[in-house]
Amino acid sequence: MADLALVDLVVPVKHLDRAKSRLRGAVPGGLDAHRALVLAVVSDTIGAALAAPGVRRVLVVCEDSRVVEALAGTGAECVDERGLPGLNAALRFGARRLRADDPRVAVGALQADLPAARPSDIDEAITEADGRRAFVADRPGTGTALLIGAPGEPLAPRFGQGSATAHARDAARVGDHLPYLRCDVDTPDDLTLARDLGLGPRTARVLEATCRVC
Ligand SMILES: Nc1nc2c(ncn2[C@@H]2O[C@H](COP(=O)(O)OP(=O)(O)OP(=O)(O)O)[C@@H](O)[C@H]2O)c(=O)[nH]1
Ligand SMILES: C=C(OP(=O)(O)O)C(=O)O
Repeated sequence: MADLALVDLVVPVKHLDRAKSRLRGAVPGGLDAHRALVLAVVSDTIGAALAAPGVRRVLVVCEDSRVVEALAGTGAECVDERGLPGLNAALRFGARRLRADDPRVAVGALQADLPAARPSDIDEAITEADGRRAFVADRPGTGTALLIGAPGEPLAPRFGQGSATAHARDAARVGDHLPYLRCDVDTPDDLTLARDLGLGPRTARVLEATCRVC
């Protein structure tokens, strides 16, 4: 029997030179400062996932060695996406790896841009899913912060514009009451909202150091 309270998560992270382009300018200092911000957001998101008792493994799919270096020793595993075409292909690749190790596992996908996410929110979403295929919508309700597959089933990710509607076709919507988990940061305004909720420590440090949105 699969443990309904345990999920292995895939976390996709784009190459830092291209990631979060809509967030550019949120901190002053050009591309170096932008990369530092994105890396902090990624690290806080993954830190929350690693600290959630309901998360057994965190597999990061990423082609950027700076991300791999930053996560060394945290407990997150990293795998190169090997030029796969886009987000859903990277997620399917990671999910297949996890299911190859344990075919009965529930595999989930957590976006890497959730710097206010808390371990307890991730656990609450897993508990509410209760072994069903389920998703947590992002703050606007159009995108997806977290997708959880049913135990033993393929992840079947449909991330991209309007992914909440796409996931709602065959997954239960859970976690509407979890604002920290739902707070993805696509734009500088999103980052201000996340800061008002309470950021993870690395993102908070980057903002304190630059203070553009303080
Ligand atoms: N590994 C991998 N991750 C991706 C890819 N595209 C997006 N992601 C990640 O998927 C998550 C959600 O993507 P978006 O919110 O659209 O982020 P983004 O593409 O970096 O942002 P924009 O450039 O502003 O569109 C983020 O964690 C991204 O890093 C991809 O091709 N490969
Ligand atoms: C890819 C997604 O993220 P965003 O909408 O933040 O680009 C998504 O929510 O499916």
